Amino acid sequence: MAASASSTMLLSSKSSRASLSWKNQLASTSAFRVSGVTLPRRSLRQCPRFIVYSMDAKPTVLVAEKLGEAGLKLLKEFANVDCSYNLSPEELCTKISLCDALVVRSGTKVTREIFESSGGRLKVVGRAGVGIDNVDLAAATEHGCLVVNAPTANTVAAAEHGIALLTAMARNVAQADASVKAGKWLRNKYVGVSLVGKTLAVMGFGKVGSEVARRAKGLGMHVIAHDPYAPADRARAIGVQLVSFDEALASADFISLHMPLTPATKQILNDETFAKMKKGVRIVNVARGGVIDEEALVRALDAGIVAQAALDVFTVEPPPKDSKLIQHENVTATPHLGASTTEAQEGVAIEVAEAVVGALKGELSATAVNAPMVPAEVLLELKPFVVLAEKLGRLAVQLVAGGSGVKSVKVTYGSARAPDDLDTRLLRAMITKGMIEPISSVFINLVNADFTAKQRGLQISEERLLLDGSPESPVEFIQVQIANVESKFASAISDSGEIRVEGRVKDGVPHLTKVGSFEVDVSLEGSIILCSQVDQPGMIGKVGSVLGEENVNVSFMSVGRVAPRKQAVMAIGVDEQPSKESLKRIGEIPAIQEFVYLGL
Ligand SMILES: NC(=O)c1ccc[n+]([C@@H]2O[C@H](COP(=O)([O-])OP(=O)(O)OC[C@H]3O[C@@H](n4cnc5c(N)ncnc54)[C@H](O)[C@@H]3O)[C@@H](O)[C@H]2O)c1
Ligand SMILES: O=C(O)[C@H](O)COP(=O)(O)O
Repeated sequence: MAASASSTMLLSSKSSRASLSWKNQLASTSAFRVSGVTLPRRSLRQCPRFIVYSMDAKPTVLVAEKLGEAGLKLLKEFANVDCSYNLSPEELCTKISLCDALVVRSGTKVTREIFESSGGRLKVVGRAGVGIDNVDLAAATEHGCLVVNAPTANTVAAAEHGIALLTAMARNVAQADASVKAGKWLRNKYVGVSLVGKTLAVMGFGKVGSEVARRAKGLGMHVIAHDPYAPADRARAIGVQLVSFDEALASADFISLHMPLTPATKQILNDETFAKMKKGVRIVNVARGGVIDEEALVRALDAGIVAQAALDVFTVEPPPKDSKLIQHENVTATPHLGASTTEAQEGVAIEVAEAVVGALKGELSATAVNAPMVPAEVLLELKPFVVLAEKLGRLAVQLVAGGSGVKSVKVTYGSARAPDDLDTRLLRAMITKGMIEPISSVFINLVNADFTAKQRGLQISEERLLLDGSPESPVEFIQVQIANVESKFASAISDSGEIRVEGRVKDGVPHLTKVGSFEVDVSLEGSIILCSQVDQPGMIGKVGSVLGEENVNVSFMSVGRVAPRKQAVMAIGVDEQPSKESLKRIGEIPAIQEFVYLGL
């Protein structure tokens, strides 16, 4: 089994890469990079089909918004980088079919049309920042495209900007500055309010929210927070009390917004919720414009419910020039500058570039937004089982008689590991891949496996069988059962009526160890012929000689039987695909009751 020292897989090589087919690379190159590790050519046939770039053919990354130099440098070391800013949606759709990755900030809408236009080539979208509300995540997932972001590098910058807006608003800095520049000297007009002793409600106690809270405490404010998902002890640790949404609204002198824009937070500040606030409340928003109903905010400002607002983000960016909100004298506005410090932009660029390059190499990203993260060490251990899982899925689906739709699949993992010590998402994804890819044109990876299964009405249930013994190996066996279908090989139907195949990893190599109720043992390499017959002498020789006549190499043979001279299943591993004529001749051997040829 080809092993990688780093985390891996994710990207299927079945995608069409306009300039580079992975099979062509195989033919013309002697070494490859898979998951960041250089492998000799022969290793590849043992690798699951992940994205593979030959070392002399680079992927292409489109950088659609300005990115820090350090990030660009990292990208250029691995890929051809096309920096094209201010593309229209149409231009972006045209370019994207030639790109393996796209890097954006918040100014580019990565829509469903973009994924559709990519023709399957786009494998990674890198968001150089936190908010991914400008990326159609559902469409990305459906197209098997990984989305990664840079969730940490601009946290401090955003928090500092929040504090800058808070203090500037309280002391009318922006308005006073404009009036001085207009030749006025209005000392009485711009009397501010003090922060010390005032209550600040931080809405969204995540990375930015908690940094804002920490800084506001330093300014002598009483800080409370509302976040349905934040652990109370994290808040307590910095002296912040978590409260309900209504309590936060009712008791705050200042409200600072730090939640993501989601269907649940969209316009969470609206006429109804403004009415619950203290009269004269002041609001800061460095999160997303869409969390405020901006027309309702204008009404609340006019009514004096909200005394002032300081806004870095808007529902539409840039907002219309004649926006009543922007023009309001009690509003301070900045053009989405939260992340815009030199330091944050360099950090974000490096963070996203590393994630994009890692993803292009086939590594799982720690900042994946739409895929589970599998730690490198877990992945290394699971690798042979990943191959086994895909092959069992592939075998099981080929045993289904044409016309019987596969709907219900049960996977059983026999393991001596404690139940919470085995992450099966990767294995499930590979079984799905094995089952769906042979019968469709869809390519499956960890990003879209569950989605695709659901879309096709395929229900995959999983069961853990806790085995005695040493938990050295993560999995002892994997069993795949397909219920409520006919089989083209009746002996593959188990006593309980499902198609059943079971396999194990032996010396790093996946083996088929059970078909229906018959124990067999055949290495899952090349292809397999299954025959059923009444156990009798000479059967192996008869089938072997038909194959031998055609120079088809037999790699393994194994017979599983109920009892000597009773019903048996013979599993034959072959390196080459036998001709139809040979298969017909095998079927005509008098003792053979049924047989099936299964490609792997
Ligand atoms: N203005 C800027 O330039 C700028 C810069 C960085 C981040 N941001 C934005 O700030 C926001 C926060 O970023 P972050 O890095 O702190 O993200 P984060 O994921 O670390 O924190 C968000 C928090 O919001 C909480 N949350 C979710 N739904 C909520 C709800 N209904 N009510 C209250 N809390 C809820 C989450 O539990 C989480 O703790 C995001 O919208 C991000 O896009 C803006
Ligand atoms: O979500 C974020 O990271 C911020 O809003 C920053 O967005 P930007 O990258 O467009 O500045």
